[in-house]
Amino acid sequence: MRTDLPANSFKARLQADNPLIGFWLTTASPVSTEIAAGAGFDWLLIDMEHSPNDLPDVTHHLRAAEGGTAEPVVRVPWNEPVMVKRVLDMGARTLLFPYVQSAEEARRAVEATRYPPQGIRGLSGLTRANRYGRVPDYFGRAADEICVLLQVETRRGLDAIEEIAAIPGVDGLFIGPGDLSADFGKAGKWREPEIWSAILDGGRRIKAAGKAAGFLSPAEADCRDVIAAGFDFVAVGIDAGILARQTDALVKAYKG
Ligand SMILES: O=C(O)C(=O)C[C@H](O)[C@@H](O)CO
Repeated sequence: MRTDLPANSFKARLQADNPLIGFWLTTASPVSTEIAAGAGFDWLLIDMEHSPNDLPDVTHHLRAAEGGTAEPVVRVPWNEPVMVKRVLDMGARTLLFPYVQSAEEARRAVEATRYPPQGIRGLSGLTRANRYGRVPDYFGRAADEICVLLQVETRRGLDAIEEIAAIPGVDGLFIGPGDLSADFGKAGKWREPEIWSAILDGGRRIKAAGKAAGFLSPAEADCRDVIAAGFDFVAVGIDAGILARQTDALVKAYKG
């Protein structure tokens, strides 16, 4: 019988010297998750915001990632406490919240992950998270292993980095380049000088505020640049993108 509550080594290593290298999963396939889990990544992003994953799917992904090297990071569809509670009950410990723009929104995200009196997470003693009641004192220990990551992906969010980072319980801020570029009126063009310098400046300010800075890009040059700038957790590829580009290339190779 398993009664342990494994330490969240991703959270423990978030601000270590070496960046944590991640992989973004959007194909909603537990097979892809299982394959990526064996590759050696530090974290895997399981996406509920833009991918066809609902709660049962997330449970399959979490099971598929077990035994691998990577912490599953679940991006919830929105900063909304009911889904957060349900995802945590299924055993996710590291959550990424999209579109956070203010300290108040950051506070609400953290509160959704904490039991009263620190927060509003509803209590069930029989969930996958507490091994169906087998983890001693789960309610007292859960917060130690829960990691809260917030996406800042608008100019308003970037302006509020210091206030957002100051909220207790926030572990890291992730800059979403796609939405940020859209907010600048240049969707998808985050290497434009004005946007790219806002991203690098955002990372510097996140770290100066004592929190971990995260990023995602399918482009190696982007990832290498943010790693050189000191970002702490960087997703360096997306399963759907790899499948699409590689199948395009195969067809081109054989059919011209
Ligand atoms: O704004 C971004 O960039 C992100 O939030 C990441 C995207 O949502 C991701 O799905 C890659 O397209």
